[in-house]
Amino acid sequence: MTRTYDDARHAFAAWDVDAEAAIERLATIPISVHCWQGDDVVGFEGKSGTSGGGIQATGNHPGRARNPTELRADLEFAYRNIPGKHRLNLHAFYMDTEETPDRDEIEYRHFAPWVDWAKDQGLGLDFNPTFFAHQKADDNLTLSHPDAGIRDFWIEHGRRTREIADRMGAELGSPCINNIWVPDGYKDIPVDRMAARRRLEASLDAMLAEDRPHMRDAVESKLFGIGVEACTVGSHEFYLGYAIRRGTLLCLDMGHFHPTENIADKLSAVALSLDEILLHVSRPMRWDSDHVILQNDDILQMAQELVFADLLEKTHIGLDFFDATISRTAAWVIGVRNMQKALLRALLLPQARLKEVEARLDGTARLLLTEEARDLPFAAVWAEFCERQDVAAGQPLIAELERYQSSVAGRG
Ligand SMILES: C[C@H](O)[C@H](O)[C@@H](O)C(=O)CO
Ligand SMILES: [Mn+2]
Repeated sequence: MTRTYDDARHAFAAWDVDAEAAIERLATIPISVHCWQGDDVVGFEGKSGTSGGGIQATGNHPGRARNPTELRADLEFAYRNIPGKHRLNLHAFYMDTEETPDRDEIEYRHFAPWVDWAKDQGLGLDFNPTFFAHQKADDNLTLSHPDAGIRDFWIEHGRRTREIADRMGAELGSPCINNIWVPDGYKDIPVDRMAARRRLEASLDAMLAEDRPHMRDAVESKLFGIGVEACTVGSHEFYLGYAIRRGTLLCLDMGHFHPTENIADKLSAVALSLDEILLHVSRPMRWDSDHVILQNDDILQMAQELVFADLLEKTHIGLDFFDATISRTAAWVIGVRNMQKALLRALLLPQARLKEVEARLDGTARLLLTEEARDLPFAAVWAEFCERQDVAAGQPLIAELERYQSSVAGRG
């Protein structure tokens, strides 16, 4: 224990905050790291339709991972620089195989190398069906498509991802979250929203029919996307209702709401009706731009809600951003560490005192405590956490990130 940390520990203790307990708790919180930051959401199928589902990575920074081997090397580097034990969130179009199965033909064996690697690295795995970048998604309609043949194709894809996710969960001894996001929507104002939503509901029901004990289903809503400005079939209200009716997780992506909505505020509201929640922590700038997350107010408030509302046990924290204008490995490391820093800041707040003054409606004390607590020596506690987890911080971290980026910059 360094002298600086010891001083910090005492400074927090004077506020009735146990810095040791905060460090210990943080070490138990896994973050699901999204594979798609590593290759700009391109995937490894070697074929695709024109549809990006309205999601787009912009930029051409050198070093994009072009195959599973490069992506795993980049991830290993990133995990070495992120304190704690975490998870990998894999999309179905990141298969690792010489075969070329279509989306409705994928099987566990096409992903087995990822599971072997995850075992080796001590990581949990999460999974996602991929309902975009395919010619059968070029109408921006998949599970709600009016053509039953196209719906059946995507139902089969989703059904197979659940089977694969279940096997992943069983192999790794940790339930695999299989998150469903479909791009379905309309560019201009539709006249039969109800029919589209009924089709989406029926397709989801068909897809989720089998009992899969080692995985959990999550459904992710969205306000709008590029190309589907007028109506998104899987809106927030649609999926909130669906998740409650069918007992799935609800995925809240911070980029999928109106920019003035406070996503942190939604957590306690939906938690009253749901057993579990999935978060896609992101940073929308004017739209769902998926910038790398900062320690900004949105993220700090989200972390504070998770801690203060006692939601950490029922919330799975996943990240969802992709920036192709900067080092992709640095993006992962910075983003995950910022999520962890936000959680640590929340764990280091004088929670009991804050709740007590709010209960007696003392807004002045609440503001005063909140603002004064910002000046407590957080950095020393974070540095101690990194030291105990044997990962670099500060200047050595910056040097490591730069060194690795230089080593991958020559990729074609
Ligand atoms: C690649 C992801 O599945 C995707 O980002 C989805 O989660 C989303 O947020 C789409 O806007
Ligand atoms: Mn998302």
